[in-house]
Amino acid sequence: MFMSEKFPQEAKKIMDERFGHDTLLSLATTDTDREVVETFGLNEIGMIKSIVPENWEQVLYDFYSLYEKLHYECSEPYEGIQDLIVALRAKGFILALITGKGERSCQITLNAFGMEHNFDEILTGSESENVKAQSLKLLLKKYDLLPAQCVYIGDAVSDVSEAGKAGIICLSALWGTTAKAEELKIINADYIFETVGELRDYLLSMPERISPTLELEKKTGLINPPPSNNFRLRR
Ligand SMILES: O=C(O)COP(=O)(O)O
Repeated sequence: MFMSEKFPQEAKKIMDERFGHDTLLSLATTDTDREVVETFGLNEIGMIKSIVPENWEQVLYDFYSLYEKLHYECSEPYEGIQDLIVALRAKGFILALITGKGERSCQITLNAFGMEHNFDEILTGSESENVKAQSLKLLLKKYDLLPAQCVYIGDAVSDVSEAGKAGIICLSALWGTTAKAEELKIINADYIFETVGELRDYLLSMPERISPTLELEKKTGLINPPPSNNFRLRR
């Protein structure tokens, strides 16, 4: 939702040099956008295991090194996202990053953009299944919140169903390069956002009742949310 990603051509070249013809052939038969998208929801360990089952440890090792090295050419935050995060924090929202990414790739990306301190919570993905609904439920419990006090923002069709399992509204971001806009417009018609600006207007005009920190303050008299370091949940 918050960054664009392209598979870097340079990475393909390095994989070829590193693995030789056989591995490249196996990648060539599976490395399509469709197949990669079908593995979304799993972290990079699960994705790589499903695409290159026989050689996944080596591929994972190289993936991390390439991901870090070539990060500058494959991702950047969408325009307006970092400003929006600052504005939401200023308004007192608790911000949680719930991603299908694994802990390590998530950290590489956040560090690359200087965003490692932007979130109160960071919950990463599992290699075997989509655990976003479980992550949302954990947060509801931890912060003693009702689903109606939260929103989830995602660009995938599965984000709508995962948020739904936790009883939480999913705001669908259509600007992502992999967003299936037509499908999202059908299954989540009331919560479609074509641009970061539209999402910003919606979030910043949300009534107080859906602003979790303000609710917490009212209930408990807390001025600040609980310190994030003690609460960081990781799988
Ligand atoms: O971009 C990814 O690698 C994972 O996508 P997500 O953060 O929406 O789960």
